Amino acid sequence: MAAVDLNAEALGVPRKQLMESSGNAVARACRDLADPGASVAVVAGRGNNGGDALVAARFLKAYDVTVHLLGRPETISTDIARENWDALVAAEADRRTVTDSAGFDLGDPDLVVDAMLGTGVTGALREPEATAARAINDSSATVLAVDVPSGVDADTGDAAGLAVDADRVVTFHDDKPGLGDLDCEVVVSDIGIPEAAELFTGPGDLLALDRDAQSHKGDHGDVLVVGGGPYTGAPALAAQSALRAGADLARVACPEAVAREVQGYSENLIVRGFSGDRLALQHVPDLLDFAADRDAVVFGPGLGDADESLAAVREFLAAYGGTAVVDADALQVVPEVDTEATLICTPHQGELRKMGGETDADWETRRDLVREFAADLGHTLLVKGAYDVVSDGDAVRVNRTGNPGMTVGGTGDVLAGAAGALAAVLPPLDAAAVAAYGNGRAGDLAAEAFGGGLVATDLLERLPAALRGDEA
Ligand SMILES: NC(=O)C1=CN([C@@H]2O[C@H](COP(=O)(O)OP(=O)(O)OC[C@H]3O[C@@H](n4cnc5c(N)ncnc54)[C@H](O)[C@@H]3O)[C@@H](O)[C@H]2O)[C@@H](O)CC1
Ligand SMILES: [K+]
Repeated sequence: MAAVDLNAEALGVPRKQLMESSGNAVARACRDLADPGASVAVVAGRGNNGGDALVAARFLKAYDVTVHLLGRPETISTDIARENWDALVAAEADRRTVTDSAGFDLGDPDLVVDAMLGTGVTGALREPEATAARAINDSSATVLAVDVPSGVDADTGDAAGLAVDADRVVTFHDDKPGLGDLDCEVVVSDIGIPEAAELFTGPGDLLALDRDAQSHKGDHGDVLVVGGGPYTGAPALAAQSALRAGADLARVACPEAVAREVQGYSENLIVRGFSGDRLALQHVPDLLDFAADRDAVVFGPGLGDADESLAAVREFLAAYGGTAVVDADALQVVPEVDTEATLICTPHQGELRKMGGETDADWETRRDLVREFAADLGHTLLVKGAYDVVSDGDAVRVNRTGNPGMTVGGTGDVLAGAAGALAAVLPPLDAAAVAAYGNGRAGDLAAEAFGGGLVATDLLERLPAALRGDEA
């Protein structure tokens, strides 16, 4: 929900506007449950759950409303909730602030709006929320809970002890998994979050990358790039991109004939050569051994399309059970391989057709075609284009970052490497979506500096800022 929220904000629908819609929906539910003139006690906590109800109070002119704020106004935890409290103060609305549990008096209302805690609840109810919850449960009033009954975990439906016993819940945007098992009526209200906030990648998707402060070396991915032969820059770009996208270690397995050259691109890479000047069947057993200890493998950059190299990719994938990003010439073997591996395939439209997939000039048609083809393949697809389409055969995401300057060579290798790093820490669909978003943003940042003259290494430098969400 936080991710969708940020994406909505980036689409021009800020959180405060959503709160106004939530409050409006709460007021509608109140009108449904009580006749005009009825007494309504709005019990508001200090977070946005409370904020929703503070808005609702403004919409309930025909009722006798008393607002109980649990805590001092200075402790309201968000600006938008505080602004809505200030609006009630300015309007001289009937209100009380409850600074300790002894000061809480619910009175004898016809309807209670429980807006103490929503999705922000952690642990058992503290004071004065616990006292207020007991008073609400003891009263004979009808109880309307905002988003989720206070004390209940919206994801699991469980409560760590005491929780409000609601008659009805008005929740927002989408059903919450934990509400299904509750013994009360649940109404889902649309609050105007654009569908695009879930379809298009946006800054909210970057929240998935937040790191645990306690993390150790290796927690963020040990990535192996298998490629090189006819080209040496491609595997080096992909591996460096994996590091820039947050991987802890990036290794390259490439033919001995080009290993020195690949190492020469960066001292940050761990390069291992195999005999000869291109990948072949004889290398597969060693590669499988080496790959087994890695979190993700990126297959393809600079590999070329020699028959023996493609045969090796086929044999590798047939025996491999881990996570792999498949790019460039290696893509063509995917449809014919029976593998246990989790694959993220990153074709451009031409490579997609070569794999047997269909494409279309209209992105909405393309979205549906990509979803169907991903379902057929049983793998995640990231089909590159002005609008990148990502699907695991079920969900679909579309990425709109990037610019025409990125048609330069090497940007695909950067994307594949980033996808490899992200696949080490995120589910495949999210990894592909965030990689596409970050790569495109890095390209947009590079275009600011270099326009149509940008090159792939410019993206490498800007990938960390892009994945941090820095403004272009
Ligand atoms: N897209 C969204 O996510 C939207 C969310 N909205 C509302 O925002 C709510 C989430 O808001 P917040 O994230 O501010 O969180 P909440 O308002 O649910 O709770 C946060 C507050 O509760 C306190 N708290 C946490 N656990 C407690 C406990 N056990 N005992 C006592 N106090 C406790 C925290 O210190 C904090 O002040 C949703 O439930 C919903 O009602 C709406 O405004 C509309 C849009
Ligand atoms: K609530």
